[in-house]
Amino acid sequence: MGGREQFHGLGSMYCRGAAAVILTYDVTSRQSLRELEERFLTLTDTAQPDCIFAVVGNKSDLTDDCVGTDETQGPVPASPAPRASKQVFKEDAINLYKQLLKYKMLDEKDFPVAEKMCFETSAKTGYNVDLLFETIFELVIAGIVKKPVKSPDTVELEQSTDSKSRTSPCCT
Ligand SMILES: Nc1nc2c(ncn2[C@@H]2O[C@H](COP(=O)(O)OP(=O)(O)OP(=O)(O)O)[C@@H](O)[C@H]2O)c(=O)[nH]1
Repeated sequence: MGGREQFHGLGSMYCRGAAAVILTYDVTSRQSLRELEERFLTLTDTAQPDCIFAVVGNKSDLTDDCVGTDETQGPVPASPAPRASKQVFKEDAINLYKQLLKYKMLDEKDFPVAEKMCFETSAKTGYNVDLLFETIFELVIAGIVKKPVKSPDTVELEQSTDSKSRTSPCCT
């Protein structure tokens, strides 16, 4: 989700009808996580009710502990970029994810566990980027497969009764 000042007004548009939302902060900036909490939770109001959420800490290549293994890509080399201290930890992201589900009044047990949906990535080195998108795609596709297919010929009886009652005052 875009964090820049000039895009603030467009926030709810990003999420309208979304099947998945990726909330991104910068692991070297506590403020970036705070902004997600303060401004972005409400923007998810326009997403689909069964929307999948991921909380992503980007720029992990800038921190001292970024050298590790990527589940899909193997060892990740250290970046030559200057080191920065890590200001946001995985537990902070997990708390934000839980807070988001609470805000949306969603039951944690109907959604993937927070640990699965919080990632640390580097757009620069590609660290965990594939894993993030593969995880989201799998969950979104599984959700689509689970949804009952509605035939276009189906007439919803409840809906037609409702629309009849709505039109009746003009037919007296
Ligand atoms: N080292 C590093 N730099 C990154 C990474 N992702 C983005 N950047 C750099 O961060 C700056 C901002 O990136 P943008 O893509 O404009 O993202 P933004 O949402 O505007 O991010 P911020 O300005 O950091 O709030 C650019 O200079 C990018 O090159 C990353 O994973 N690692």
